[in-house]
Amino acid sequence: MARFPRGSSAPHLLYSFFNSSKSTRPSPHSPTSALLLGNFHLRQFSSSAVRAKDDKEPWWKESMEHLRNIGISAHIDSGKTTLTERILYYTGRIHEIHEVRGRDGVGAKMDSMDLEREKGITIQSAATYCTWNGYQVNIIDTPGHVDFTIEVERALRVLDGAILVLCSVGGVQSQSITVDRQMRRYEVPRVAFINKLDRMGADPWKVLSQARAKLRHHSAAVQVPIGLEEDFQGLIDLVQMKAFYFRGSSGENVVAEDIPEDMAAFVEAKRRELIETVSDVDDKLADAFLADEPISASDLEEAIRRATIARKFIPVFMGSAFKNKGVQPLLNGVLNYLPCPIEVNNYALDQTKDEEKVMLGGNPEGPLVALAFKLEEGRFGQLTYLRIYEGVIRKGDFVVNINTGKRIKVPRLVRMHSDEMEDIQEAHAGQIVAVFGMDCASGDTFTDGSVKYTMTSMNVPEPVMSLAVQPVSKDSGGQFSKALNRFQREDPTFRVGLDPESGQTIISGMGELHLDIYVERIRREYKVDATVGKPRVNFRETITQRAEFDYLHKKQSGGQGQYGRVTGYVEPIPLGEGSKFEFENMIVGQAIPSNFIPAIEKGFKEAANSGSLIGHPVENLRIVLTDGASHAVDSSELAFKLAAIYAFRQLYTAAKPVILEPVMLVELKVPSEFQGTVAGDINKCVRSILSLTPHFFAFFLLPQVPLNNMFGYSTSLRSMTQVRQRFF
Ligand SMILES: Nc1nc2c(ncn2[C@@H]2O[C@H](COP(=O)(O)OP(=O)(O)OP(=O)(O)O)[C@@H](O)[C@H]2O)c(=O)[nH]1
Repeated sequence: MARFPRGSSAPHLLYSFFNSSKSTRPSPHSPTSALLLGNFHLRQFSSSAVRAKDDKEPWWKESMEHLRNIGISAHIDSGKTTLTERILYYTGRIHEIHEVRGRDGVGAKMDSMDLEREKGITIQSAATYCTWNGYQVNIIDTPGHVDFTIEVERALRVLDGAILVLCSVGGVQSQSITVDRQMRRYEVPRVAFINKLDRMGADPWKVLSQARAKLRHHSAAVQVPIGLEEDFQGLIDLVQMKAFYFRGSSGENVVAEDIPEDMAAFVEAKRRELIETVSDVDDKLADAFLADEPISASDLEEAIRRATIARKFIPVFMGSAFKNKGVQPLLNGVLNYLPCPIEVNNYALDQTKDEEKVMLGGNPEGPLVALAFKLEEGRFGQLTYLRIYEGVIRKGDFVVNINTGKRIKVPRLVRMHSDEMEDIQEAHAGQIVAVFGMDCASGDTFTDGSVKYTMTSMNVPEPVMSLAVQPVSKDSGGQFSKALNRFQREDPTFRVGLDPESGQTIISGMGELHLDIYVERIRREYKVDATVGKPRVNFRETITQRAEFDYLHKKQSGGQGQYGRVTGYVEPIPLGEGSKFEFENMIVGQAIPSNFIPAIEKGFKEAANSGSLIGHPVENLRIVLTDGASHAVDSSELAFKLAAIYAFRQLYTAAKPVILEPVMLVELKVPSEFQGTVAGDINKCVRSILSLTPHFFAFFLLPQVPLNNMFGYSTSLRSMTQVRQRFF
């Protein structure tokens, strides 16, 4: 589910408050040899050829070129974990394939948490690494549910490339849109993988055109499937112009054959489409194409690589992870088309030079710069995931947390393989590793102390839902607080607060599932049974127009009086422009002594914590202080703070406040016979229906529904459809 704006509804406008260059260096590789794996010709790039090109290239460049940091992201149930399981199997990281919700009850490697295995969903992103064809590939498998979207955010923040998995039946689904938006936000080059070609109704060409239309992808297929659904047999590679079949009990023998004759014309047309699409964004290929020159496999491959890394093109792969078809070519695609760490421009902010942007070149001989992007409480203390952008980190080294100024020793350094870890002595730029026992917060930057750089942090969406939670037994209060503290540290979208009226603990998060999972984890991992209140939507308030204020707070009731006058205006910050509260002091001269200004800002901030419409926080506003007055004796911080609070109350109505509420993009798949009932019912509580697509004996409905109307909806939908609906 994604969030979209909600339209107006007098008297208060209601809309969503959730707004929530890379280099195009030509491929360093020139294909110089072919490696036979099974019967499958993989392109192998000779490193000696790379070296021969330029003797002055640094020693570490080659190992960087043989490194890929990728994420696998998609809509719920598209097959991310199943795909990762195959990748780990073919690369020799695991020796047996276990299915998500498989009959053997073992579960996939990357879903290591008990709850994940029971529910068959990914809750936490998991990191692993493998080696393919001489390249090290670090992989992060992310959850599909919007409730765990922070896991996608932090993974994409630190990855160099991504696989966007799409279901060949479901096509571009609600969460595919969200994930794709996240990939854009972090400027992550990507390849698409249309999975589940074995399923009834699989239509990769429809999915491709949906991706072009709905995701505005400039994309083309680099493969053509041989057969579909039950008859799905293999894939034709449009670059190599070969047919590949996946033989053996787990598809491990990839056999290359000639293209079936009856598919030759179709394949030619699709290759031409691929060349034309890449030529649109790659001048070198366009020149050859327009001159009608023959285009070799390596020319085309290099052009695809350039265009993909420049984020101008998305190559589309296909297959069926579950039926073990198409995974090895996708892995080759990752090596061939996604960037290595030094092909991605990463920047840090130099804190000694007013946050000047500094480009990090990925040099392991440079000063250490590493970003802590994820925390986890492990058996041995806090486990911190780090992406190293420059320099080397060694076990036993002292590093400095630039955000806190603390100098910390690195007691233990590990590489993660889902929930297993391997101790290592050192890791260099480009790598993703984890450290134990280093106290920090998510988003902190570590250096060796010689530079004061910080990396920009990730986008953290605001929680949309809250509920009261209380331990059943008073004795378990300690464990309960421990659990809440831990989860809050690990997950920036999980917040804990107190209801000022009832004194109850309120937990807030990204949805019902998110909060349910934490309540369940409190029960399982901390043995605390908790009673849970009714979920509440986190509404917000905002203003819609500029308003002036001029408030004098004056009190003379014996003793020292209070005197403070504040003058200025407030204006809305457009939704989606990042900042939620801004305060600017534009006073010229000393109308208000500068030591009182922070108190004024504090007063406005405090007042904005609770809008007068429904008492929810007021966001997206800029307060500008232009003038004021003070008294030599009676002015104080308190007087100015109170003046700001009263000024806010005075201006609020004039600024035409409105209420904001979270709106979800919901995806429903309902059997056709219930179309009328369900569409009629949902119309009552939605703002709009984005699409209604028939699909065999069912139809897909994509309505935008205020979150507040969603509580209990799955139950009512279930009864309307006699338990035959799908609801994410
Ligand atoms: N028919 C078919 N089923 C598949 C394929 N890939 C995955 N599945 C099934 O789809 C379901 C979801 O697969 P997962 O791998 O858990 O999907 P996911 O995207 O990781 O799921 P979340 O992380 O929970 O969003 C499982 O039952 C898989 O067995 C495929 O290629 N074909």
